[in-house]
Amino acid sequence: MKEIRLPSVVDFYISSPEQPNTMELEINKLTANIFKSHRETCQFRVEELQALQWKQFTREEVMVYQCKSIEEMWERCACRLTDAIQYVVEFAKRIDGFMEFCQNDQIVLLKAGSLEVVLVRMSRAFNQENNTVFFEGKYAGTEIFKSLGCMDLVTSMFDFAKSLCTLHLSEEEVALFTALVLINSERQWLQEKAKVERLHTHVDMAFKRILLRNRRDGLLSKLFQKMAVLKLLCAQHIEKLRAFRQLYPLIVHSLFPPLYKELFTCDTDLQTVIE
Ligand SMILES: CC(C)CCC(=O)N[C@H](Cc1ccc(NC(=O)CCc2ccc(Cl)cc2)cc1)C(=O)N1CCC(C)CC1
Repeated sequence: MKEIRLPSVVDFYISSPEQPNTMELEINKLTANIFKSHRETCQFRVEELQALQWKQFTREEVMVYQCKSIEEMWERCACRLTDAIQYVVEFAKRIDGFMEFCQNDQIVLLKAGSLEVVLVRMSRAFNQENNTVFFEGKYAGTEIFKSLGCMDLVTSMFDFAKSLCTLHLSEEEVALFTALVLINSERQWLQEKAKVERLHTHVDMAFKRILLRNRRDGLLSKLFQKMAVLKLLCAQHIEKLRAFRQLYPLIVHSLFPPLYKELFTCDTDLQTVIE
């Protein structure tokens, strides 16, 4: 009686192109789906961002920004941040399997991961030659954000974007890495952890296969070292927003986009955004 051997993950890595097994086909499909979802929801193509990267704010424009009130700058940045998050929500919804998670888990994954994904994607809009980031149509240095009153956070965000730029991530690598960051089965309060874990494993296999193929092994460990900084930046965002809300409760209540309030404050739910 021939012993029946179930295809293991190892088989997946050693299977030859002639007879791809079902796991191989499933990973191929997921890889293509994640690339497509990223392309459709990345807000700006890299080519567009590169074409704009020498459009700098003039000294006068910088002065104008620096004279704006703290309330106005916060409101502008909150709008930009909500924009970026909305695209990340759309990215998640297009990943095969994400909409099959229960509502609670979709919200838990987005609350915990969407800002992390925004900060990874931000490196695509960062010009490491002169430390500027795309903001309201041109590239801005940290000095523009002075009136936010949180230059420590802004500086750490710029440093993080710069450190990601040195890895020269391709769009495919950004797509797979941000999918991996979002579909994280270690997030607290997940109800169907096993389901999230299964999709996470498949995205992990897809990413590892692409890295092997492009001889970029070693990148994943470098990226995971960056995860600690990512978590810190997100915690700082929540802490700065709370401090700002203490000072200007009406601004946050009236002017901040609803999505931002839902994602980073515990009082409302993300229900509206998923539908
Ligand atoms: C073009 C795309 C490919 C890239 C699109 C993109 O990443 N846009 C980001 C979104 C963004 C906006 C603001 C922040 N954080 C802060 O401003 C810190 C203080 C803070 C905290 C909380 C609230 Cl509510 C408000 C302000 C993070 C990210 C963007 O517009 N940026 C990058 C970061 C600088 C500081 C502002 C300009």
